[in-house]
Amino acid sequence: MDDAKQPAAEDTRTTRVTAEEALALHAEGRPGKLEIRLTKPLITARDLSLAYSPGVAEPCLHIHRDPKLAYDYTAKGNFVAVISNGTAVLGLGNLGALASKPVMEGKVALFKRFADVDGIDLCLDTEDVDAFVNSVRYLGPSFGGINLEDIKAPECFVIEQRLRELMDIPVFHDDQHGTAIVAAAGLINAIHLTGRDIKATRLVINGAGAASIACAELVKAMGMRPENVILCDTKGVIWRGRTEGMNQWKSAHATTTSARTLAQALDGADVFFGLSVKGALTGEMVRAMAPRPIIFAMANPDPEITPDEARAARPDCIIATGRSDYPNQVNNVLGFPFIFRGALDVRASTINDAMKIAAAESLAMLAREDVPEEVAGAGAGKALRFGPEYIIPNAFDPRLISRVSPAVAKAAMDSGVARRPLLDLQRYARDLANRLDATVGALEAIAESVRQNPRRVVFAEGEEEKVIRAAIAFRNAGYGTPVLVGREDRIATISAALGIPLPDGIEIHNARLSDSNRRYAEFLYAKRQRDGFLFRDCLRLVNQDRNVFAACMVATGDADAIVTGTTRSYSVAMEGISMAIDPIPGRVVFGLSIIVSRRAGTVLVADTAVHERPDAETLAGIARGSAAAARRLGLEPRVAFLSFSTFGDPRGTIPGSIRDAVKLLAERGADFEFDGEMSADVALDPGLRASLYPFSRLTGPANVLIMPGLHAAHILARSVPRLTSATVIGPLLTGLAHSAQIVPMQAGVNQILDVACLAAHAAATK
Ligand SMILES: NC(=O)C1=CN([C@@H]2O[C@H](COP(=O)(O)OP(=O)(O)OC[C@H]3O[C@@H](n4cnc5c(N)ncnc54)[C@H](OP(=O)(O)O)[C@@H]3O)[C@@H](O)[C@H]2O)C=CC1
Ligand SMILES: CC(=O)C(=O)O
Ligand SMILES: [Mg+2]
Repeated sequence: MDDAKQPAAEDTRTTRVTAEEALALHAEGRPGKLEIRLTKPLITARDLSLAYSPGVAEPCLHIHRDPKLAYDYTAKGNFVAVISNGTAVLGLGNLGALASKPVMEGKVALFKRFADVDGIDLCLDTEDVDAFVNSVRYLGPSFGGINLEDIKAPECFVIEQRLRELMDIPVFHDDQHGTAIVAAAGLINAIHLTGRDIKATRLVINGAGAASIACAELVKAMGMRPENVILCDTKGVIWRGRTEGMNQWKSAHATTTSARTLAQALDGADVFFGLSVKGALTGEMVRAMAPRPIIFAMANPDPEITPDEARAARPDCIIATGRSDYPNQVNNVLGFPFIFRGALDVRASTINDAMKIAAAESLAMLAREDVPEEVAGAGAGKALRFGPEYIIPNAFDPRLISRVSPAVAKAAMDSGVARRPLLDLQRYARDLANRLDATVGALEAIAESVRQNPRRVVFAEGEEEKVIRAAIAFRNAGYGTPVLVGREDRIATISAALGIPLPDGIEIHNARLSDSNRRYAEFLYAKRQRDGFLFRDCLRLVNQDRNVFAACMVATGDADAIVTGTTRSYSVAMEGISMAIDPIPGRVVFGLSIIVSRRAGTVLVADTAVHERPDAETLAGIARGSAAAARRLGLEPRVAFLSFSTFGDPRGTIPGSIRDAVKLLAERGADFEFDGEMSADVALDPGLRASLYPFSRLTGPANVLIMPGLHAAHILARSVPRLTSATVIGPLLTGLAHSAQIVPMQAGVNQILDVACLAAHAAATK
């Protein structure tokens, strides 16, 4: 948060929030951050009879006979309790149970947002260990796991240990193990980057509470020598023989050293872990550390030292904090959601060391991979690439769930604590990715069919950074051979600057120097000689216009599909493609957008690209093409012709052509459901249709929406992703004799990749 006392010196935070904004967010609308949603309908008396009495008796009796069935008939298997007594709320100290509730609601929100784990916060108003343990130990039947949070040391150690012994579900103190796992992941990478050997690395940890003791234990388990790890607390260094302010957990990590203060301990140290309070580390202390010092200032909400202060003292340092507004966020949010996801999915009886180490290693390795663009965006304009400013994945990295949770699940299976082992971990990883993003689910089946039937796809704008990245991703995803149109040296320079070498299996074609140019020009001349084009015009077009060159490749069978659009306007790209690729005879060429939402599933919208005011014939053609596309995507089409009016009310001129289109289809016959004209709510809500228009021919919610004109279609497709959480893919060009796609100029790497995959799929299913 902005703080009036912050130094006026350079401030490199990537985002800023004020105290007022934070309070307003929490107070806005329904206060707090959580609500409970139903997963079953409770609308009719029948619903009530099924979900409640008498129906509910059945699962009760079944569970009574076989307790395992609780996982099948209740929310237990995906439900975690976040429990605190508020004795160590972040680094704010003992604020009590009630004041800890915003943090606990926050942890529940993170569970849901990042790993689709449902949870509830339980804030226990007691500091008594026995009372706490007794309050929690009987809650097992309701939950798949217990996440303890912000309970101060040393009580937290006793509470966790006793609950682990008493309960048969995972009990995990996040501040201990979540923090240690994430810090260990960051440390693995920082040690790697600074060329250190963990066995010779000297670590000083400020704080000797929940988080610190767990970090000390984990780094020692990973190979750090006990004599090289010094802990400090409010009384200074925890040295062997000290008696003041000690407990058995601190004693276990006491070292033989002459250092008595944090400053003395840090003299020549390689690594600092701060798990104490704001401002505990000074620039002077940092200056005394070894070359290329590693500083993890993890106190929340304010770190032991800010990155700006640390860098001012030691420009060669690697600095991380617990906050999201600086690079390198070492925070347990990267751990607990994914660790519980993996543990719940194999019904682990506990979360053991093997699972923790697997989580730390998978986090560390993920940071070394190329960063997806939506995550790079979270870097606020800074390129995220493995290095001192990026040692740990970003919390918004969508790959976390499909990397960390399977690693944890596997470790649980290998170490014998999984009560329901998973047979196919790769499939599990794919399912997890779907779980967070409905688009992934909709595209996965298509992607799999492309992997089975790979294609050659030409990326016409092969010198563009995002196109190169998409082409590499295309290749790595196993979709086939990407063909980049561009100059080899230029593409090599760009990929080197990106730090991602071009893998084998990517082809580059320079349109100016290609051996095929004459053949393409002859093809084009044969096609266009009666449209005013001389041979030399065709040769020049092939040489100079990458879209024409790429389209000729596809039209002559040298490639299967073309993807373009990032450097030229839609109409210019379309013009280039149309030089070489014709519509399928008798078919309408139009743009199809795919809306993917969790709530409504997949809905196709057309025409979002070509016809400004389609007449009845064109609308009928668009409907036919869209229905065919829906089937290729695995949907049984229910086509609605949309308008502002429904079945003649109110009347107007536009509904006339729509009604005519419906009539044309009815007269000529169609092998799919269609109806209209109707308004969007009537199309998407079968209940509304049943009550007001029982004669309608659609048997379910419409999944293909034929728009009355380009203006309405365009507005819908552009506003949906900005107003809702749904994703819009496309517009995809439909109706051409060869697969060709134009992405919007602002398309990112993932969008280009998705469209390339769809283009390959269209080529394979033509
Ligand atoms: N980034 C992350 O993911 C996480 C960060 N944290 C942060 O770590 C900190 C500690 O949390 P946690 O371990 O749960 O709390 P605990 O209450 O269990 O431990 C706090 C420890 O900090 C020590 N301490 C307090 N002030 C100082 C000081 N000025 N100098 C040295 N040591 C000091 C205390 O010393 P003594 O024993 O003498 O009282 C105690 O050992 C908090 O700031 C918290 O936000 C915690 C979990 C996760
Ligand atoms: C992040 C966290 O759990 C803490 O600071 O306590
Ligand atoms: Mg905490």
